[in-house]
Amino acid sequence: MADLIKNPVDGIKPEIEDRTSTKTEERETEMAPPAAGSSIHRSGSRPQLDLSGAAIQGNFEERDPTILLPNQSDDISHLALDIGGSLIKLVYFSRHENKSAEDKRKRSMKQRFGISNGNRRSYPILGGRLHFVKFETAKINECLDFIKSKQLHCGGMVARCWPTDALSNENVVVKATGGGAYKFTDLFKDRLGVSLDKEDEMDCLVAGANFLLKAIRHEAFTHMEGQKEFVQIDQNDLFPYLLVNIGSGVSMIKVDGDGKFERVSGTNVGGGTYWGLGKLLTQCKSFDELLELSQRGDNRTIDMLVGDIYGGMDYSKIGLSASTIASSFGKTISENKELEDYRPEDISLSLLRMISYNIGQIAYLNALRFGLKRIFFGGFFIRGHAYTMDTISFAVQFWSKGDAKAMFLRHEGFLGALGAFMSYEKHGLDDVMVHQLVERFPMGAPYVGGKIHGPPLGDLNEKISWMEKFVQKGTEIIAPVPMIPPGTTGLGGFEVPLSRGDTLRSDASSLNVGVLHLVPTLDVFPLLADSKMYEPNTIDLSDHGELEYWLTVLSEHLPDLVDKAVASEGGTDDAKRRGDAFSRAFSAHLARLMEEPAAYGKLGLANLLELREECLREFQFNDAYRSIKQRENEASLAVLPDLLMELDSMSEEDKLFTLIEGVLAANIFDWGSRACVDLYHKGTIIEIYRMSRKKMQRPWRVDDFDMFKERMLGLSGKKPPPHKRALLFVDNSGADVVLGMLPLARELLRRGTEVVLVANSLPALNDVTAMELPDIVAEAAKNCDILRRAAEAGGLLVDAMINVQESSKEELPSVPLMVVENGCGSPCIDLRQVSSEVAAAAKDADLVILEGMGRAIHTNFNAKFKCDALKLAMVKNQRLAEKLLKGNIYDCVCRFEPAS
Ligand SMILES: Nc1ncnc2c1ncn2[C@@H]1O[C@H](COP(=O)(O)OP(=O)(O)O)[C@@H](O)[C@H]1O
Ligand SMILES: CC(C)(COP(=O)(O)O)[C@@H](O)C(=O)NCCC(=O)O
Ligand SMILES: [Mn+2]
Repeated sequence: MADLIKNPVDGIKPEIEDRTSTKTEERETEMAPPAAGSSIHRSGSRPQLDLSGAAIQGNFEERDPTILLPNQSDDISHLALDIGGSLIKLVYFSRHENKSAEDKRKRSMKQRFGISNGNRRSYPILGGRLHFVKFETAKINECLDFIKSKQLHCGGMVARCWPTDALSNENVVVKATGGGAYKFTDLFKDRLGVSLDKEDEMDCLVAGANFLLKAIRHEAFTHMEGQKEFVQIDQNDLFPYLLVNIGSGVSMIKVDGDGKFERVSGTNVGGGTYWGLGKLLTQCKSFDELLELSQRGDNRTIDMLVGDIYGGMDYSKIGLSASTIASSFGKTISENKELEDYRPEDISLSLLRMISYNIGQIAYLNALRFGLKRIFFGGFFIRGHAYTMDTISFAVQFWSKGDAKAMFLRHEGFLGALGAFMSYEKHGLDDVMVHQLVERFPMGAPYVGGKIHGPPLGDLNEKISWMEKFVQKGTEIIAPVPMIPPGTTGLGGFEVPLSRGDTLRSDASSLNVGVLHLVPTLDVFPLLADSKMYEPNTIDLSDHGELEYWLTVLSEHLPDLVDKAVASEGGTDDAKRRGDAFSRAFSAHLARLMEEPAAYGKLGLANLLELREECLREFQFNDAYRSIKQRENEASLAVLPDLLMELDSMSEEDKLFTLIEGVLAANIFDWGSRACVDLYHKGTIIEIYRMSRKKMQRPWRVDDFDMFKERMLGLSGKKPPPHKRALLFVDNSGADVVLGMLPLARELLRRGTEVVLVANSLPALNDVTAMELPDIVAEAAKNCDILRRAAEAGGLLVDAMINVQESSKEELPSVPLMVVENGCGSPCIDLRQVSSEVAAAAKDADLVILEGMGRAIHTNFNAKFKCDALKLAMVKNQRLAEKLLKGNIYDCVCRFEPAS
């Protein structure tokens, strides 16, 4: 017998869209709402979709198969507009690619746990996204062309099913708000044949703002002295607030609830004023050009300061410093100068400051009128511009003496358009929950924010050349304007922006919005002790040192990852090109974050690691570690029977200890850790596994084993009842799952505990996926009755999967072993967004085991559960070991926390 735990054996050697501005620009971000469904009835304004008899045409495995809707007779409109004085905002729907094929495992789990598609709804969800695009109102023809080219006026879904020319738009009604909905009614009818159904602008602004503030985590943020801080709004404590929408003009709305509001004030000095006056005074050709000028400006040459009046002195009696602006543009009256004698840069800054400050001040006065403490600012005047936000915040802070707070919205300018979209009777967004939205930052994010548009980047080739082109452009992009620490602001003064950064970031990328995918099947993990207080990330990346360290780790890991990714696709020239483009794209993300840490909103390490996986998928590297995983699985499965035999010869106590030690030791197989990857060159899988076991020494860095043992085996012979059901969040393929977690699962099963193996929905590094696990279990079950019977009971072994000798008919029924997917494709897990399968399986669970550094340390190290929880991981990073545990690399964590 090969003694795995103590003696070496040879194994297998491991091998290691904005369409505004002068050029046609398009800013597009996406948010995914559920599609309409079969039981939807016609609403007055919008034709509905009849899904009865819907069938996929052609191949089910195709990436974006055409759906035939035989009973659908009406055109559907998935488009809403907000046509303002300056800009047209457009929100439209597109169907999600349905990537996850339903396999046998999934169907059996759904049946077992009684999960239906889109658990909260009575109609099926096709999935989709909301796209956000804007155009200059003056260039409305471009907007009409865009709508036409995308067939948005006929309904995206229908356009895929019938030839375009067979469509008639006569009955199509599109929701529209803003003055242009009235002004351009005829134009839309003439050019597109659609009728605009007008919705009230204020209704729409409020509906959009309420939706964003309730449904999107970290939608709002403060911006003070160059520092951005995301604010978590408590959904139950949102109202009342003041909404200030700064478009061409400004509206101030007191919002008391959904649909409950009053427009309490406004000002005609708004975005149109800045742009209009600025254009006249500086000859600028675009809004961005004007804003860019301001970044190099010095308003002291234009504005009359207190010091100018008081001979350089403060007017301290009323709290004004010498640098306080006494009168915007006031200096120009006393000088014998013409417009040409002033720098356009200075004029732009002075104007921007004047208008922003004024709006901030009026907003505060209105907040004061109604006793409101929170003011949310939206509208495209803000344009994610640091100086604008700082000035508004300063005014609110200064005049309220810190009592009121100015907050900004990441989707600032789309409130109205989103509200118009929501005015369709069945828009599908009404009961969207925070946990169903997943924000992703695609490859275009470092340069243009959301999804890239312009010419459609349908195929990968175009993506790659886009990447090549923009890497060059990306190097020209500079940081947002940092502020000089304001020494005099306490007295009402305001400094000029530091003259760094002459170029504005592209409109979209400065707005910090990614692509919002709606995944209706996501749920909050029900066993979290307090989901509101739960924070998945252990390390705080708002600490700049931490962010820099982890960005560097990811950057250094990149060449090796690209090698593996390219190899996983056969090392062809095409794979190399994709690998190169992936590397550029991911490096661009890292550079962007290094330069502006809050660029993508509030990010934790888990998000960074997921970003990497998503970026790989964008370049069609669907499983970079595929062959490594396969090889390690095979090597480990070959020695599993020996390990099980060894374990079975032990006493209960020794066995439990050996099992836990085995999980920790086998967690060394982590292709995401630099140190570990270096190790793999030094021996075979089994040699490394053995070496890892041999080095294990108790006490582990965190060592609650005795407590766990007591719960499992009891004290002084009194045997406690077994857990009813255990959820085992598994980590890596190969030894980790085969020699670590499976034997532990087997022991739990043997003791009468149902076991649910929870694995990734999509590949991430060498993590095992839920699709792969049933085959691994089947293979392991060939030599193990306990596993086989449990897997059979759990519906895991389906016909062809297993080929065992006929077993005896009088076997006792077994508790089931099941596999569910966790709903994510990352090495970490955010337990606020797990699959409905795990959420359903958790209902009867009284033990949660989280395994691996990603799931038990980077995330969830501090998570508290309603049931018993065991966190098992080896720390494979020196700095993390030192900082978090005051220990060393390869130290282990065995944390047991009884139900709280
Ligand atoms: N690319 C742009 N072109 C024109 N104005 C812009 C642009 N980006 C930002 N703005 C600013 O945004 C304002 C319009 O904001 P928006 O919220 O769209 O209001 P409206 O509905 O009145 O058009 C403009 O007056 C201008 O100050
Ligand atoms: C990505 C990982 C969390 C995966 O670890 P696992 O969950 O597989 O134990 C880990 O490999 C990691 O943190 N890597 C980066 C650190 C480093 O290379 O040192
Ligand atoms: Mn892993």
